[in-house]
Amino acid sequence: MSNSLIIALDFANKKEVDIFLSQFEQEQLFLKVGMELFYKEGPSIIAALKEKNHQIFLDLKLHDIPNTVKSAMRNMASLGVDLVNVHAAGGIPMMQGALEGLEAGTLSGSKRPDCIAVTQLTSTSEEQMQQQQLINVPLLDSVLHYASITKEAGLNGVVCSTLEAGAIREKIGTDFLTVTPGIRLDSDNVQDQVRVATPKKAKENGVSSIVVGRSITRSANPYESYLLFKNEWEGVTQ
Ligand SMILES: O=C(O)c1cc(=O)[nH]c(=O)n1[C@@H]1O[C@H](COP(=O)(O)O)[C@@H](O)[C@H]1O
Repeated sequence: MSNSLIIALDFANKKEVDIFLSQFEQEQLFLKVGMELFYKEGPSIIAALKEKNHQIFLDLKLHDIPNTVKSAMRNMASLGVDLVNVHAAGGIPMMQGALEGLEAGTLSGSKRPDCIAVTQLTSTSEEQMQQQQLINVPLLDSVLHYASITKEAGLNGVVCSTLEAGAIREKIGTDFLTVTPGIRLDSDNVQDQVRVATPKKAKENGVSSIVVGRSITRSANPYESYLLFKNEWEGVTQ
């Protein structure tokens, strides 16, 4: 799942998703379904998107005891999604439980969904991390540490910001996924994100895939905005 531009479908319901996707015609997309949409529509939204041959990142950021995460992941794998995630702060046994659940739930003949772990949310600043999580090291060290335990647990990669992706590739290796939200064009409003970067910067830093939400979904012309991001990510100048 490298080199993808993943669109975050942070919409209230399926009706809004249908209106949004109607602008994309036949294009096959990599779509992220997060808590807002999944908690409203449930598994049927996944089935509807899969029917249109889109790839799906089911972003529920699990963080619970190992047994609960394992059982939840078994059910998530049975939906046939391509990518899921957990919080690395849940620890190695929890992440191993996630993988066991995914393996148990993957339909025969299908590929197990890739599993990645959130290191530090892209809305977190170094100051906030130190004061509110009492992690008294630079933010990069915390992200690198979470990436190391994620690798040790056997997961496919991490969610981080573009700013840490290069250091992760250097430390963990190039076959370890770095998926980066907090992507904005220079002219965009950063909103609640803190560690942001452009698609061009993400490409330069060796990011595997970028996640873009509101800059596309809330744009006056979503398809045009999608092309702007896609072209910058793919290195095409207009
Ligand atoms: O796991 C995620 O997808 C995620 C992790 C993270 O650290 N930061 C982050 O923004 N996200 C998600 O990425 C998307 C970013 O959306 P925008 O800020 O609108 O581009 C949202 O759906 C977030 O839930």
